[in-house]
Amino acid sequence: MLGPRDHYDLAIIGSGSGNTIVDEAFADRTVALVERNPVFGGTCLNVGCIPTKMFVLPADLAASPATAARLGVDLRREGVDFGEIRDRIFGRIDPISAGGKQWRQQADNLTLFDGEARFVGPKRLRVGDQEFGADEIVLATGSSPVLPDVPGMDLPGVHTSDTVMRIPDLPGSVVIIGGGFVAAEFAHIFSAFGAKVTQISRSDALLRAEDITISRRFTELTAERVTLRLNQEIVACEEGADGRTAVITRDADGVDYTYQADIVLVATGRAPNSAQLDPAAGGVNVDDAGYVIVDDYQRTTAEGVYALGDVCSPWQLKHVANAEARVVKHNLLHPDDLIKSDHRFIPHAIFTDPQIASVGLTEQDAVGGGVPHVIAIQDYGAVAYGWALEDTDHLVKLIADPDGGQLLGCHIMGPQASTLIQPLVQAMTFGLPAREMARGQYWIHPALTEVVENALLALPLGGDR
Ligand SMILES: Cc1cc2nc3c(=O)[nH]c(=O)nc-3n(C[C@H](O)[C@H](O)[C@H](O)COP(=O)(O)OP(=O)(O)OC[C@H]3O[C@@H](n4cnc5c(N)ncnc54)[C@H](O)[C@@H]3O)c2cc1C
Ligand SMILES: NC(=O)c1ccc[n+]([C@@H]2O[C@H](COP(=O)([O-])OP(=O)(O)OC[C@H]3O[C@@H](n4cnc5c(N)ncnc54)[C@H](O)[C@@H]3O)[C@@H](O)[C@H]2O)c1
Repeated sequence: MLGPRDHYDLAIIGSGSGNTIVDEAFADRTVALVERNPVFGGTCLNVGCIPTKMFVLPADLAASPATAARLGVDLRREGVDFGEIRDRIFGRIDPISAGGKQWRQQADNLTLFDGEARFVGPKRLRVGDQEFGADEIVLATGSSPVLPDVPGMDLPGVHTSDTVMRIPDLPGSVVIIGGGFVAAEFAHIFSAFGAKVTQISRSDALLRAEDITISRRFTELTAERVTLRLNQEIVACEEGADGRTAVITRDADGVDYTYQADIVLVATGRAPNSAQLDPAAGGVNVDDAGYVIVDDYQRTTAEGVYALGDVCSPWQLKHVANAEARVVKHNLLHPDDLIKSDHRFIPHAIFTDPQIASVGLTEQDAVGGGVPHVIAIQDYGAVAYGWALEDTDHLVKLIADPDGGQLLGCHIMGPQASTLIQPLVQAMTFGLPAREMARGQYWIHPALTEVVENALLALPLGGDR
Protein backbone atom coordinates (compact mmCIF):
# COMPACT_ATOMS: atom_id res chain seq x y z
CA MET A 1 0.00 0.00 0.00
CA LEU A 2 1.12 3.53 -0.70
CA GLY A 3 2.06 5.26 2.57
CA PRO A 4 0.10 8.35 3.67
CA ARG A 5 1.11 11.51 1.81
CA ASP A 6 0.38 15.18 2.04
CA HIS A 7 -1.01 15.27 -1.48
CA TYR A 8 -2.78 12.88 -3.88
CA ASP A 9 -3.83 13.14 -7.48
CA LEU A 10 -7.26 11.76 -6.59
CA ALA A 11 -9.23 11.19 -3.37
CA ILE A 12 -12.38 9.06 -3.27
CA ILE A 13 -14.60 9.09 -0.20
CA GLY A 14 -16.75 5.99 0.17
CA SER A 15 -16.07 2.38 -0.83
CA GLY A 16 -19.45 1.57 -2.43
CA SER A 17 -19.82 2.60 -6.06
CA GLY A 18 -16.90 4.99 -5.49
CA ASN A 19 -14.67 1.94 -5.24
CA THR A 20 -15.50 0.92 -8.83
CA ILE A 21 -13.69 3.93 -10.33
CA VAL A 22 -10.03 3.14 -9.85
CA ASP A 23 -8.54 0.49 -12.12
CA GLU A 24 -5.39 0.14 -14.25
CA ALA A 25 -6.32 3.33 -16.14
CA PHE A 26 -5.37 5.19 -12.94
CA ALA A 27 -2.03 3.39 -12.51
CA ASP A 28 -0.08 6.62 -12.96
CA ARG A 29 -2.09 8.51 -10.33
CA THR A 30 -1.76 8.51 -6.56
CA VAL A 31 -5.12 7.76 -4.96
CA ALA A 32 -6.54 8.13 -1.45
CA LEU A 33 -9.60 5.95 -0.78
CA VAL A 34 -11.40 6.74 2.49
CA GLU A 35 -13.96 4.50 4.19
CA ARG A 36 -15.30 5.16 7.68
CA ASN A 37 -16.94 1.78 8.12
CA PRO A 38 -14.62 -1.08 9.09
CA VAL A 39 -16.76 -3.14 6.72
CA PHE A 40 -15.62 -2.37 3.18
CA GLY A 41 -17.79 -2.10 0.06
CA GLY A 42 -20.76 0.09 0.98
CA THR A 43 -24.48 -0.42 1.41
CA CYS A 44 -25.46 -2.59 -1.56
CA LEU A 45 -22.96 -5.34 -0.86
CA ASN A 46 -23.13 -5.42 2.93
CA VAL A 47 -26.56 -4.25 4.09
CA GLY A 48 -28.56 -3.45 0.96
CA CYS A 49 -29.48 -4.93 -2.41
CA ILE A 50 -27.46 -8.12 -2.26
CA PRO A 51 -28.22 -9.58 1.17
CA THR A 52 -31.88 -8.50 0.97
CA LYS A 53 -32.36 -10.28 -2.33
CA MET A 54 -30.54 -13.32 -0.92
CA PHE A 55 -33.18 -13.33 1.84
CA VAL A 56 -36.03 -12.71 -0.63
CA LEU A 57 -35.35 -15.85 -2.63
CA PRO A 58 -35.74 -18.24 0.33
CA ALA A 59 -38.78 -16.17 1.35
CA ASP A 60 -40.29 -16.74 -2.11
CA LEU A 61 -39.72 -20.48 -1.64
CA ALA A 62 -41.18 -20.40 1.85
CA ALA A 63 -44.29 -18.68 0.49
CA SER A 64 -44.67 -21.07 -2.45
CA PRO A 65 -46.89 -23.71 -0.76
CA ALA A 66 -49.82 -21.30 -0.95
CA THR A 67 -49.31 -20.78 -4.70
CA ALA A 68 -48.75 -24.48 -5.26
CA ALA A 69 -51.97 -25.38 -3.45
CA ARG A 70 -53.93 -23.31 -5.96
CA LEU A 71 -52.44 -25.47 -8.70
CA GLY A 72 -53.22 -28.78 -6.98
CA VAL A 73 -49.75 -29.42 -5.60
CA ASP A 74 -49.43 -30.16 -1.91
CA LEU A 75 -46.13 -28.57 -0.85
CA ARG A 76 -45.42 -28.42 2.85
CA ARG A 77 -43.19 -25.88 4.51
CA GLU A 78 -41.53 -27.89 7.24
CA GLY A 79 -39.67 -24.89 8.58
CA VAL A 80 -37.22 -22.13 7.84
CA ASP A 81 -33.72 -22.30 9.30
CA PHE A 82 -33.11 -18.58 9.70
CA GLY A 83 -29.63 -19.07 11.18
CA GLU A 84 -28.58 -21.26 8.27
CA ILE A 85 -29.93 -18.76 5.71
CA ARG A 86 -28.27 -15.81 7.48
CA ASP A 87 -24.92 -17.56 7.81
CA ARG A 88 -24.97 -18.76 4.20
CA ILE A 89 -25.67 -15.22 2.98
CA PHE A 90 -23.05 -13.48 5.07
CA GLY A 91 -20.64 -16.40 4.70
CA ARG A 92 -20.64 -15.43 1.05
CA ILE A 93 -20.77 -11.65 1.33
CA ASP A 94 -18.31 -11.01 4.17
CA PRO A 95 -15.34 -12.60 2.38
CA ILE A 96 -16.12 -10.56 -0.75
CA SER A 97 -16.07 -7.38 1.35
CA ALA A 98 -12.85 -8.41 3.14
CA GLY A 99 -11.24 -9.47 -0.15
CA GLY A 100 -12.10 -6.13 -1.76
CA LYS A 101 -10.46 -4.29 1.11
CA GLN A 102 -7.37 -6.49 1.01
CA TRP A 103 -7.03 -5.97 -2.74
CA ARG A 104 -7.09 -2.20 -2.29
CA GLN A 105 -4.57 -2.43 0.56
CA GLN A 106 -2.14 -4.19 -1.76
CA ALA A 107 -2.27 -1.53 -4.50
CA ASP A 108 1.00 0.39 -4.71
CA ASN A 109 -0.55 3.67 -5.91
CA LEU A 110 -3.37 3.79 -3.34
CA THR A 111 -3.65 4.64 0.37
CA LEU A 112 -6.70 3.22 2.09
CA PHE A 113 -7.75 5.42 5.02
CA ASP A 114 -9.94 3.83 7.74
CA GLY A 115 -11.92 6.76 9.07
CA GLU A 116 -14.38 9.53 8.38
CA ALA A 117 -13.30 12.19 5.89
CA ARG A 118 -14.29 15.82 6.06
CA PHE A 119 -13.25 18.95 4.26
CA VAL A 120 -10.96 21.36 6.07
CA GLY A 121 -10.64 23.63 3.04
CA PRO A 122 -10.99 23.58 -0.73
CA LYS A 123 -9.59 20.27 -2.00
CA ARG A 124 -8.21 19.56 1.47
CA LEU A 125 -9.44 16.69 3.66
CA ARG A 126 -8.96 15.42 7.19
CA VAL A 127 -9.32 11.80 8.28
CA GLY A 128 -8.71 11.34 12.01
CA ASP A 129 -5.45 13.16 12.72
CA GLN A 130 -4.26 12.98 9.12
CA GLU A 131 -4.69 15.80 6.65
CA PHE A 132 -4.04 15.77 2.91
CA GLY A 133 -4.92 17.55 -0.29
CA ALA A 134 -6.00 16.15 -3.65
CA ASP A 135 -6.20 17.60 -7.16
CA GLU A 136 -9.54 15.87 -7.66
CA ILE A 137 -12.02 14.52 -5.13
CA VAL A 138 -14.99 12.16 -5.56
CA LEU A 139 -17.76 12.22 -2.96
CA ALA A 140 -19.42 8.79 -2.90
CA THR A 141 -20.56 8.69 0.70
CA GLY A 142 -24.01 7.20 0.16
CA SER A 143 -26.96 7.54 2.51
CA SER A 144 -28.04 6.30 5.95
CA PRO A 145 -31.37 5.32 7.51
CA VAL A 146 -33.38 8.17 9.00
CA LEU A 147 -35.26 7.42 12.21
CA PRO A 148 -38.41 9.28 13.30
CA ASP A 149 -37.66 11.86 15.96
CA VAL A 150 -39.56 10.07 18.75
CA PRO A 151 -38.47 8.46 22.02
CA GLY A 152 -37.21 4.88 22.10
CA MET A 153 -35.48 4.65 18.73
CA ASP A 154 -32.31 3.56 20.55
CA LEU A 155 -33.89 0.56 22.30
CA PRO A 156 -32.10 -2.74 21.62
CA GLY A 157 -35.19 -4.23 19.98
CA VAL A 158 -35.38 -1.42 17.41
CA HIS A 159 -33.57 -2.17 14.14
CA THR A 160 -32.95 -0.64 10.75
CA SER A 161 -32.00 -2.47 7.57
CA ASP A 162 -28.37 -2.03 8.71
CA THR A 163 -28.83 -4.46 11.61
CA VAL A 164 -31.95 -6.54 11.04
CA MET A 165 -30.39 -9.11 8.75
CA ARG A 166 -27.87 -10.23 11.40
CA ILE A 167 -30.26 -10.88 14.29
CA PRO A 168 -29.60 -14.18 16.08
CA ASP A 169 -32.97 -15.88 15.55
CA LEU A 170 -36.12 -15.57 13.52
CA PRO A 171 -38.41 -13.39 15.62
CA GLY A 172 -41.92 -14.64 16.38
CA SER A 173 -43.30 -11.18 15.73
CA VAL A 174 -42.09 -8.05 13.96
CA VAL A 175 -43.50 -4.54 13.76
CA ILE A 176 -42.37 -2.77 10.59
CA ILE A 177 -42.67 1.01 10.55
CA GLY A 178 -42.87 2.51 7.05
CA GLY A 179 -44.60 1.97 3.74
CA GLY A 180 -41.72 2.17 1.27
CA PHE A 181 -39.22 -0.16 -0.42
CA VAL A 182 -37.44 -1.50 2.65
CA ALA A 183 -40.69 -2.10 4.54
CA ALA A 184 -42.23 -3.92 1.55
CA GLU A 185 -39.26 -6.24 1.09
CA PHE A 186 -38.89 -7.11 4.78
CA ALA A 187 -42.64 -7.56 5.29
CA HIS A 188 -42.41 -10.27 2.62
CA ILE A 189 -39.24 -11.83 4.07
CA PHE A 190 -40.46 -12.05 7.66
CA SER A 191 -44.05 -13.02 6.91
CA ALA A 192 -42.98 -15.74 4.46
CA PHE A 193 -40.56 -17.09 7.07
CA GLY A 194 -43.48 -17.43 9.48
CA ALA A 195 -43.16 -14.37 11.73
CA LYS A 196 -46.29 -12.46 12.67
CA VAL A 197 -45.82 -9.12 10.90
CA THR A 198 -47.59 -5.86 11.71
CA GLN A 199 -46.84 -3.07 9.25
CA ILE A 200 -47.58 0.50 10.26
CA SER A 201 -47.74 3.35 7.77
CA ARG A 202 -48.50 6.99 8.38
CA SER A 203 -50.25 7.32 5.01
CA ASP A 204 -53.37 5.70 3.57
CA ALA A 205 -51.58 3.38 1.13
CA LEU A 206 -48.29 1.54 0.76
CA LEU A 207 -45.68 2.43 -1.89
CA ARG A 208 -47.37 5.75 -2.53
CA ALA A 209 -44.71 6.86 -5.00
CA GLU A 210 -45.70 4.00 -7.33
CA ASP A 211 -48.42 4.33 -9.94
CA ILE A 212 -51.79 4.68 -8.20
CA THR A 213 -53.16 1.38 -9.56
CA ILE A 214 -50.11 -0.49 -8.30
CA SER A 215 -50.04 1.24 -4.92
CA ARG A 216 -53.73 0.52 -4.30
CA ARG A 217 -53.64 -3.11 -5.38
CA PHE A 218 -50.38 -3.77 -3.51
CA THR A 219 -51.88 -2.30 -0.34
CA GLU A 220 -54.89 -4.65 -0.66
CA LEU A 221 -52.69 -7.69 -1.27
CA THR A 222 -50.38 -6.85 1.63
CA ALA A 223 -53.36 -6.60 3.97
CA GLU A 224 -54.09 -10.26 3.19
CA ARG A 225 -50.63 -11.32 4.42
CA VAL A 226 -49.76 -9.03 7.30
CA THR A 227 -51.61 -6.97 9.87
CA LEU A 228 -51.68 -3.59 8.16
CA ARG A 229 -52.28 -0.37 10.06
CA LEU A 230 -52.57 2.73 7.89
CA ASN A 231 -52.85 6.43 8.80
CA GLN A 232 -50.96 6.05 12.06
CA GLU A 233 -48.15 8.29 13.29
CA ILE A 234 -45.40 6.79 15.42
CA VAL A 235 -45.41 8.29 18.90
CA ALA A 236 -42.72 6.25 20.66
CA CYS A 237 -41.10 2.88 21.18
CA GLU A 238 -40.93 1.54 24.71
CA GLU A 239 -39.72 -1.55 26.50
CA GLY A 240 -42.65 -3.95 26.37
CA ALA A 241 -43.63 -7.11 28.22
CA ASP A 242 -41.41 -10.23 28.25
CA GLY A 243 -38.42 -8.53 26.62
CA ARG A 244 -40.48 -7.37 23.69
CA THR A 245 -40.67 -3.84 22.30
CA ALA A 246 -43.84 -1.80 22.25
CA VAL A 247 -44.64 0.63 19.46
CA ILE A 248 -47.08 3.39 20.34
CA THR A 249 -48.97 4.99 17.45
CA ARG A 250 -51.67 7.62 17.10
CA ASP A 251 -54.39 7.81 14.46
CA ALA A 252 -55.95 10.88 12.87
CA ASP A 253 -58.56 11.10 15.68
CA GLY A 254 -55.86 11.21 18.35
CA VAL A 255 -56.49 7.63 19.51
CA ASP A 256 -53.35 5.80 20.66
CA TYR A 257 -52.56 2.15 19.93
CA THR A 258 -49.85 -0.16 21.24
CA TYR A 259 -48.28 -3.00 19.27
CA GLN A 260 -45.87 -5.42 20.95
CA ALA A 261 -43.31 -7.41 18.99
CA ASP A 262 -40.04 -9.27 19.43
CA ILE A 263 -38.34 -6.75 17.16
CA VAL A 264 -39.20 -3.48 15.45
CA LEU A 265 -37.85 -2.60 12.01
CA VAL A 266 -37.81 1.12 11.27
CA ALA A 267 -37.87 1.71 7.51
CA THR A 268 -38.67 5.40 7.21
CA GLY A 269 -36.30 6.48 4.47
CA ARG A 270 -32.64 7.30 4.00
CA ALA A 271 -30.80 10.63 3.98
CA PRO A 272 -27.59 11.52 2.11
CA ASN A 273 -24.33 11.31 4.09
CA SER A 274 -23.25 14.88 3.39
CA ALA A 275 -23.24 16.80 6.69
CA GLN A 276 -20.34 14.83 8.15
CA LEU A 277 -18.22 15.89 5.15
CA ASP A 278 -18.50 19.57 6.20
CA PRO A 279 -19.16 20.30 2.53
CA ALA A 280 -19.20 24.08 3.00
CA ALA A 281 -15.53 23.99 4.03
CA GLY A 282 -14.77 22.46 0.65
CA GLY A 283 -16.99 24.83 -1.32
CA VAL A 284 -19.49 22.06 -2.02
CA ASN A 285 -23.15 23.14 -1.98
CA VAL A 286 -25.96 20.86 -0.83
CA ASP A 287 -29.71 21.26 -1.31
CA ASP A 288 -32.34 21.52 1.43
CA ALA A 289 -32.61 17.73 1.72
CA GLY A 290 -28.82 17.42 2.10
CA TYR A 291 -28.09 16.08 -1.39
CA VAL A 292 -24.81 17.33 -2.86
CA ILE A 293 -25.69 19.47 -5.87
CA VAL A 294 -24.18 18.19 -9.11
CA ASP A 295 -24.49 19.12 -12.77
CA ASP A 296 -25.06 16.67 -15.64
CA TYR A 297 -21.33 15.79 -15.57
CA GLN A 298 -21.52 14.87 -11.86
CA ARG A 299 -19.47 17.99 -11.00
CA THR A 300 -20.22 19.67 -7.68
CA THR A 301 -20.05 23.41 -7.12
CA ALA A 302 -16.37 23.06 -6.12
CA GLU A 303 -13.91 22.85 -9.01
CA GLY A 304 -12.34 19.39 -9.28
CA VAL A 305 -14.86 17.79 -6.89
CA TYR A 306 -17.32 15.22 -8.26
CA ALA A 307 -20.16 13.35 -6.53
CA LEU A 308 -22.08 10.18 -7.34
CA GLY A 309 -24.67 7.83 -5.91
CA ASP A 310 -26.97 8.29 -2.93
CA VAL A 311 -25.14 11.38 -1.64
CA CYS A 312 -26.31 13.32 -4.70
CA SER A 313 -29.00 11.12 -6.34
CA PRO A 314 -32.51 11.14 -4.88
CA TRP A 315 -33.21 7.88 -6.73
CA GLN A 316 -31.06 6.02 -4.17
CA LEU A 317 -30.55 3.01 -6.46
CA LYS A 318 -27.42 0.98 -7.04
CA HIS A 319 -27.67 0.93 -10.84
CA VAL A 320 -27.83 4.75 -10.74
CA ALA A 321 -24.80 4.96 -8.43
CA ASN A 322 -22.86 2.61 -10.71
CA ALA A 323 -23.84 4.51 -13.87
CA GLU A 324 -22.79 7.79 -12.27
CA ALA A 325 -19.50 6.21 -11.19
CA ARG A 326 -18.85 5.31 -14.85
CA VAL A 327 -19.51 8.94 -15.83
CA VAL A 328 -17.17 10.23 -13.10
CA LYS A 329 -14.50 7.75 -14.14
CA HIS A 330 -14.70 8.85 -17.77
CA ASN A 331 -14.62 12.52 -16.85
CA LEU A 332 -11.61 12.09 -14.57
CA LEU A 333 -9.76 10.31 -17.38
CA HIS A 334 -10.96 12.60 -20.21
CA PRO A 335 -11.21 16.16 -18.88
CA ASP A 336 -11.41 17.52 -22.44
CA ASP A 337 -14.22 15.18 -23.49
CA LEU A 338 -16.73 15.15 -20.63
CA ILE A 339 -19.84 12.98 -20.75
CA LYS A 340 -23.20 13.50 -19.05
CA SER A 341 -25.25 11.20 -16.87
CA ASP A 342 -28.45 9.97 -18.50
CA HIS A 343 -31.22 10.16 -15.91
CA ARG A 344 -34.13 9.99 -18.38
CA PHE A 345 -35.47 6.47 -17.88
CA ILE A 346 -34.42 5.07 -14.51
CA PRO A 347 -36.21 1.84 -13.63
CA HIS A 348 -36.57 0.29 -10.22
CA ALA A 349 -37.85 -2.99 -8.88
CA ILE A 350 -39.17 -3.83 -5.44
CA PHE A 351 -38.46 -7.43 -4.55
CA THR A 352 -41.49 -8.05 -2.43
CA ASP A 353 -44.51 -10.31 -2.94
CA PRO A 354 -45.66 -9.67 -5.61
CA GLN A 355 -42.64 -8.15 -7.32
CA ILE A 356 -43.09 -4.61 -8.57
CA ALA A 357 -41.12 -2.89 -11.33
CA SER A 358 -41.53 0.51 -12.84
CA VAL A 359 -40.00 3.07 -15.19
CA GLY A 360 -41.13 6.53 -16.21
CA LEU A 361 -44.30 8.48 -15.51
CA THR A 362 -47.06 7.27 -13.21
CA GLU A 363 -50.68 8.00 -14.08
CA GLN A 364 -50.78 10.62 -11.30
CA ASP A 365 -47.60 12.25 -12.74
CA ALA A 366 -49.16 12.38 -16.19
CA VAL A 367 -52.47 13.78 -14.93
CA GLY A 368 -50.81 16.23 -12.52
CA GLY A 369 -48.36 17.44 -15.16
CA GLY A 370 -51.04 17.81 -17.85
CA VAL A 371 -49.18 15.33 -20.06
CA PRO A 372 -51.38 13.96 -22.90
CA HIS A 373 -51.50 10.20 -22.47
CA VAL A 374 -53.35 6.96 -23.07
CA ILE A 375 -53.36 3.98 -20.70
CA ALA A 376 -53.60 0.21 -21.07
CA ILE A 377 -53.93 -2.26 -18.23
CA GLN A 378 -53.31 -5.90 -19.04
CA ASP A 379 -53.99 -8.58 -16.43
CA TYR A 380 -51.56 -11.50 -16.22
CA GLY A 381 -54.60 -13.75 -15.96
CA ALA A 382 -55.65 -12.97 -19.54
CA VAL A 383 -52.58 -14.46 -21.26
CA ALA A 384 -51.70 -18.12 -21.61
CA TYR A 385 -48.90 -18.19 -19.03
CA GLY A 386 -51.23 -16.39 -16.66
CA TRP A 387 -53.68 -19.28 -17.09
CA ALA A 388 -50.89 -21.62 -16.06
CA LEU A 389 -50.30 -19.45 -13.02
CA GLU A 390 -54.07 -19.32 -12.31
CA ASP A 391 -53.33 -15.66 -11.84
CA THR A 392 -55.96 -13.32 -10.47
CA ASP A 393 -54.04 -10.41 -8.97
CA HIS A 394 -51.29 -9.15 -11.25
CA LEU A 395 -51.03 -6.60 -14.05
CA VAL A 396 -49.01 -4.60 -16.53
CA LYS A 397 -49.96 -0.95 -16.88
CA LEU A 398 -48.57 1.14 -19.72
CA ILE A 399 -48.86 4.88 -20.28
CA ALA A 400 -48.07 6.22 -23.75
CA ASP A 401 -48.08 9.38 -25.79
CA PRO A 402 -51.23 9.29 -27.99
CA ASP A 403 -49.27 10.99 -30.79
CA GLY A 404 -46.61 8.59 -31.99
CA GLY A 405 -47.11 5.97 -29.30
CA GLN A 406 -43.88 6.50 -27.37
CA LEU A 407 -44.02 4.86 -23.97
CA LEU A 408 -44.09 7.36 -21.10
CA GLY A 409 -44.41 5.00 -18.15
CA CYS A 410 -44.51 1.25 -17.50
CA HIS A 411 -45.60 -0.39 -14.26
CA ILE A 412 -45.69 -4.10 -13.57
CA MET A 413 -46.83 -5.97 -10.48
CA GLY A 414 -46.56 -9.74 -10.50
CA PRO A 415 -44.21 -12.69 -11.01
CA GLN A 416 -40.96 -11.79 -12.82
CA ALA A 417 -41.85 -8.07 -12.90
CA SER A 418 -38.19 -7.07 -12.43
CA THR A 419 -37.29 -9.02 -15.59
CA LEU A 420 -40.39 -8.24 -17.67
CA ILE A 421 -39.76 -4.49 -17.34
CA GLN A 422 -36.37 -4.56 -19.06
CA PRO A 423 -37.54 -4.61 -22.73
CA LEU A 424 -39.83 -1.69 -21.88
CA VAL A 425 -36.89 0.24 -20.42
CA GLN A 426 -35.03 -0.52 -23.62
CA ALA A 427 -37.91 0.71 -25.78
CA MET A 428 -38.18 3.97 -23.84
CA THR A 429 -34.42 4.55 -23.82
CA PHE A 430 -34.01 3.98 -27.55
CA GLY A 431 -37.29 5.58 -28.60
CA LEU A 432 -39.06 2.50 -29.91
CA PRO A 433 -42.81 3.23 -30.22
CA ALA A 434 -45.28 0.83 -28.59
CA ARG A 435 -46.88 -0.52 -31.79
CA GLU A 436 -43.51 -1.14 -33.45
CA MET A 437 -42.27 -2.89 -30.32
CA ALA A 438 -45.37 -5.11 -30.25
CA ARG A 439 -45.58 -6.01 -33.92
CA GLY A 440 -41.99 -5.59 -35.10
CA GLN A 441 -40.69 -8.74 -33.39
CA TYR A 442 -41.73 -12.25 -32.39
CA TRP A 443 -42.88 -12.82 -28.83
CA ILE A 444 -42.26 -16.36 -27.60
CA HIS A 445 -45.50 -18.25 -27.07
CA PRO A 446 -46.69 -18.94 -24.42
CA ALA A 447 -44.08 -17.12 -22.37
CA LEU A 448 -45.06 -14.59 -19.71
CA THR A 449 -43.63 -11.84 -21.95
CA GLU A 450 -46.94 -12.08 -23.85
CA VAL A 451 -48.46 -10.02 -21.04
CA VAL A 452 -46.17 -7.17 -22.11
CA GLU A 453 -46.99 -7.73 -25.80
CA ASN A 454 -50.72 -7.65 -25.06
CA ALA A 455 -50.40 -4.54 -22.91
CA LEU A 456 -48.62 -2.80 -25.79
CA LEU A 457 -51.37 -3.87 -28.20
CA ALA A 458 -54.08 -2.75 -25.78
CA LEU A 459 -52.89 0.86 -25.83
CA PRO A 460 -55.65 2.85 -27.62
CA LEU A 461 -53.37 4.29 -30.28
CA GLY A 462 -55.54 3.78 -33.33
CA GLY A 463 -54.47 1.98 -36.50
CA ASP A 464 -54.11 -1.78 -37.04
CA ARG A 465 -53.22 -4.11 -34.23
C1 LIG B 1 -32.07 -2.63 2.50
C2 LIG B 1 -31.70 -2.01 1.18
C3 LIG B 1 -31.95 -2.69 0.01
C4 LIG B 1 -31.63 -2.12 -1.21
N1 LIG B 1 -31.91 -2.81 -2.35
C5 LIG B 1 -31.64 -2.26 -3.54
C6 LIG B 1 -31.93 -2.96 -4.75
O1 LIG B 1 -32.46 -4.08 -4.74
N2 LIG B 1 -31.62 -2.37 -5.93
C7 LIG B 1 -31.04 -1.12 -5.98
O2 LIG B 1 -30.79 -0.62 -7.08
N3 LIG B 1 -30.74 -0.44 -4.85
C8 LIG B 1 -31.03 -0.98 -3.64
N4 LIG B 1 -30.71 -0.29 -2.50
C9 LIG B 1 -30.06 1.02 -2.62
C10 LIG B 1 -28.53 0.86 -2.85
O3 LIG B 1 -27.99 0.04 -1.84
C11 LIG B 1 -27.86 2.22 -2.83
O4 LIG B 1 -28.49 3.06 -3.78
C12 LIG B 1 -26.38 2.13 -3.20
O5 LIG B 1 -25.73 1.19 -2.40
C13 LIG B 1 -25.71 3.50 -3.06
O6 LIG B 1 -24.35 3.38 -3.37
P1 LIG B 1 -23.33 4.55 -2.97
O7 LIG B 1 -22.00 4.14 -3.52
O8 LIG B 1 -23.90 5.85 -3.34
O9 LIG B 1 -23.28 4.53 -1.39
P2 LIG B 1 -22.84 3.40 -0.37
O10 LIG B 1 -22.79 2.06 -0.99
O11 LIG B 1 -23.69 3.59 0.83
O12 LIG B 1 -21.33 3.76 -0.03
C14 LIG B 1 -21.01 4.89 0.71
C15 LIG B 1 -19.86 4.56 1.64
O13 LIG B 1 -19.31 5.77 2.12
C16 LIG B 1 -18.97 5.62 3.48
N5 LIG B 1 -18.94 6.96 4.06
C17 LIG B 1 -19.99 7.78 4.29
N6 LIG B 1 -19.55 8.97 4.76
C18 LIG B 1 -18.21 8.88 4.83
C19 LIG B 1 -17.19 9.78 5.23
N7 LIG B 1 -17.45 11.04 5.62
N8 LIG B 1 -15.89 9.35 5.21
C20 LIG B 1 -15.61 8.10 4.79
N9 LIG B 1 -16.52 7.21 4.38
C21 LIG B 1 -17.81 7.60 4.39
C22 LIG B 1 -20.05 4.71 4.03
O14 LIG B 1 -19.60 4.03 5.19
C23 LIG B 1 -20.30 3.75 2.86
O15 LIG B 1 -19.52 2.58 2.96
C24 LIG B 1 -31.02 -0.84 -1.25
C25 LIG B 1 -30.74 -0.15 -0.07
C26 LIG B 1 -31.09 -0.73 1.14
C27 LIG B 1 -30.79 0.02 2.40
N1 LIG C 1 -35.36 -2.87 -4.44
C1 LIG C 1 -34.78 -1.69 -4.35
O1 LIG C 1 -34.35 -1.07 -5.33
C2 LIG C 1 -34.61 -1.07 -2.99
C3 LIG C 1 -34.88 -1.79 -1.84
C4 LIG C 1 -34.73 -1.15 -0.61
C5 LIG C 1 -34.33 0.16 -0.56
N2 LIG C 1 -34.07 0.82 -1.72
C6 LIG C 1 -33.67 2.25 -1.70
O2 LIG C 1 -33.52 2.70 -0.37
C7 LIG C 1 -34.36 3.82 -0.16
C8 LIG C 1 -34.82 3.85 1.25
O3 LIG C 1 -35.84 2.86 1.47
P1 LIG C 1 -36.96 3.12 2.56
O4 LIG C 1 -37.99 2.08 2.43
O5 LIG C 1 -36.31 3.34 3.88
O6 LIG C 1 -37.51 4.55 2.12
P2 LIG C 1 -38.77 4.96 1.22
O7 LIG C 1 -38.56 6.39 0.92
O8 LIG C 1 -39.00 4.01 0.12
O9 LIG C 1 -40.00 4.80 2.21
C9 LIG C 1 -40.01 5.48 3.44
C10 LIG C 1 -41.37 5.26 4.10
O10 LIG C 1 -41.33 5.73 5.42
C11 LIG C 1 -42.43 6.60 5.65
N3 LIG C 1 -41.99 7.58 6.66
C12 LIG C 1 -41.06 8.52 6.52
N4 LIG C 1 -40.91 9.20 7.67
C13 LIG C 1 -41.76 8.65 8.56
C14 LIG C 1 -42.07 8.89 9.92
N5 LIG C 1 -41.48 9.84 10.61
N6 LIG C 1 -43.01 8.12 10.51
C15 LIG C 1 -43.61 7.12 9.82
N7 LIG C 1 -43.36 6.84 8.54
C16 LIG C 1 -42.45 7.59 7.92
C17 LIG C 1 -42.75 7.20 4.30
O11 LIG C 1 -44.06 7.65 4.25
C18 LIG C 1 -42.51 5.99 3.40
O12 LIG C 1 -43.62 5.14 3.37
C19 LIG C 1 -35.49 3.66 -1.18
O13 LIG C 1 -36.07 4.90 -1.49
C20 LIG C 1 -34.80 3.04 -2.34
O14 LIG C 1 -34.29 4.04 -3.19
C21 LIG C 1 -34.21 0.24 -2.92
